Amino acid sequence: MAAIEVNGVSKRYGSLLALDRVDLAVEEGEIFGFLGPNGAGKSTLLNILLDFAKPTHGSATIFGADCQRNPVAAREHLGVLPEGYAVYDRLTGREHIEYAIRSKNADDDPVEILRRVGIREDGDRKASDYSKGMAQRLVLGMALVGEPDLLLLDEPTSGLDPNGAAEMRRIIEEENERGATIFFSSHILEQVQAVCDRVAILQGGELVAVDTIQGLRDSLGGGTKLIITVDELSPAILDTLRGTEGVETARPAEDESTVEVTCTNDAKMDVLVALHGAGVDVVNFRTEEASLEDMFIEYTGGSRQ
Ligand SMILES: Nc1ncnc2c1ncn2[C@@H]1O[C@H](COP(=O)(O)OP(=O)(O)OP(=O)(O)O)[C@@H](O)[C@H]1O
Repeated sequence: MAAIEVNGVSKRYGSLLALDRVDLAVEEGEIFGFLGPNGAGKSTLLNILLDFAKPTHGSATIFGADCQRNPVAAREHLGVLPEGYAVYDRLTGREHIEYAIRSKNADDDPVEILRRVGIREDGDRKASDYSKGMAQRLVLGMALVGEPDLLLLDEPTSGLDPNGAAEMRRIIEEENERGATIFFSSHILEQVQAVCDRVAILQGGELVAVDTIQGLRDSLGGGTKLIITVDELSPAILDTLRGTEGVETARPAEDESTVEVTCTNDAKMDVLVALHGAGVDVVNFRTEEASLEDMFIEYTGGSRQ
């Protein structure tokens, strides 16, 4: 049975179509990344799965339970780190975890959960005194209680320091190893690339890609990235590159005279020939596999994350 099944879901807010006939199946045991530029509709879909919002058309299920008609059954499978989480000012971190254990009828050890999310030493402090990252770790700890079948995480690393982000990745992998399915939205594409089995890219409410990272690369004709340093980079050279067959994107790197070109595997030589034809001296060049970030830019037409 699919962990998440979304069937023809549209969501309209007045004249704005936030989701447009989205179909998506996340299989049990997957680590699935849900990506898209700001305003693409990611939180809207997560809110529908949590029954915080109703679809205008279509339906969604979690392990077969309809998210709108049977939200209690759908929620039984879930651990959630929502976007706008809040902590109770008067409770300590430990009391939050104990509350989650009671309400899920679970038997976890609260200290062990606090340890896993890296706030064991702060467990007896009031959550109102926590930093943003500590509060986020606490809410993640509450999501882990009761070994949920599916973790829904909205931007799980957004408030975390680099150590916290690495710990988050470890927790996602540990949870997946014990059998949990993980569905998370993120703008930190390096982490998504490192941990996800498959990703979906949403843009303007429509799904534009659903695949493994290698599958995305293959659909882009091999997805190669050329990093080329020239004697002098100008807008005209970028235009020449963008007009070369097989080139998908050409954008200046941080260093002023370097350009990063994503293209199909067999267009590499054509790129160098086009530069030569335009009278450009190539000082240096190397190739890399296109990263998820490169492909994201390509699929979303250069939209900001
Ligand atoms: N309650 C609402 N009422 C009206 N419009 C809304 C509401 N919630 C979301 N929207 C609109 O729906 C669109 C999708 O928003 P959503 O929050 O789902 O995007 P997102 O992909 O999660 O973006 P981000 O990456 O910035 O968090 C946006 O245009 C947003 O303004």
